[in-house]
Amino acid sequence: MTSVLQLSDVSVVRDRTTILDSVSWTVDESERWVVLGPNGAGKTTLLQLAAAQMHPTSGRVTVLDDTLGRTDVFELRPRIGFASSAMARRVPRDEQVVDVVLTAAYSVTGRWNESYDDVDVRRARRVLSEWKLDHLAERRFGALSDGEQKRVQIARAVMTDPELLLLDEPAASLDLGSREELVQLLGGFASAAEAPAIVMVTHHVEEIPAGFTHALLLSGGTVHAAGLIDEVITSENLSGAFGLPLAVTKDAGRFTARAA
Ligand SMILES: Nc1ncnc2c1ncn2[C@@H]1O[C@H](COP(=O)(O)OP(=O)(O)OP(=O)(O)O)[C@@H](O)[C@H]1O
Repeated sequence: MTSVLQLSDVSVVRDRTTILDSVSWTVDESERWVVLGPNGAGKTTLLQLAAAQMHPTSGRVTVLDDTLGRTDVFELRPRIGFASSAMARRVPRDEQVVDVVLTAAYSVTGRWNESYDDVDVRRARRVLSEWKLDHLAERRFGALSDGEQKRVQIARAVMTDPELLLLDEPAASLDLGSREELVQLLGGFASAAEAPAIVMVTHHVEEIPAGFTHALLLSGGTVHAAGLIDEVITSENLSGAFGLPLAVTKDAGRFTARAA
């Protein structure tokens, strides 16, 4: 198996605060990981390292065989798909949906060139269709519902056929119907043999799509548990990480959790 992401004894310190503390973690190309943990556990910071958007204070981060600090991140970043609300905030509100996705191929937000390659336009339309957005292709991004905008963010992230896909809370703020629609689409995408390695940060076990294989539980900047999803997402581990008694159940490939 080939690893796409490797953290060795990684710490991140900002303003004398230790955000990640001696984290070691490996993601292989066939794996789909969910990262869970309480507010402030360091999940977003971890994803920023994986996205080559940040360097560690100490330790080694290797992304797609390139070690941060010894590689040109501007060459590395196009190989990584990253969907986050921070990214979505950079998209102009009046941008057409098809252009939000298309411009990923040119590593920009906001359409700037009137003559894009036909092959890119065709791919953008195909990706929109895969994420059930084809009927919205000509709409303005800012006029979409939260659920539609989240799907556009993911479509943009997969437009470049990345080798590593990073999703920061893709289902946050969605209503039940939109969440279930997104979780189903993500589950289908993650189950395809040709899908890239995926790392998804979420706050809720209910948002983990069926087909995800591994879980990393962070707490206070350290790894509380990591490994196969059924061995990590347990009542005991979640209770320990979140600091209160929790009961976890699994049904038809999906998890639920509640106070015990
Ligand atoms: N530049 C910084 N200086 C000091 N502390 C920081 C800085 N950036 C982040 N932090 C702190 O680091 C901790 C981890 O932040 P991070 O956003 O990675 O956590 P998270 O697990 O994603 O949290 P949440 O679930 O609330 O989104 C938080 O307590 C945050 O306040």
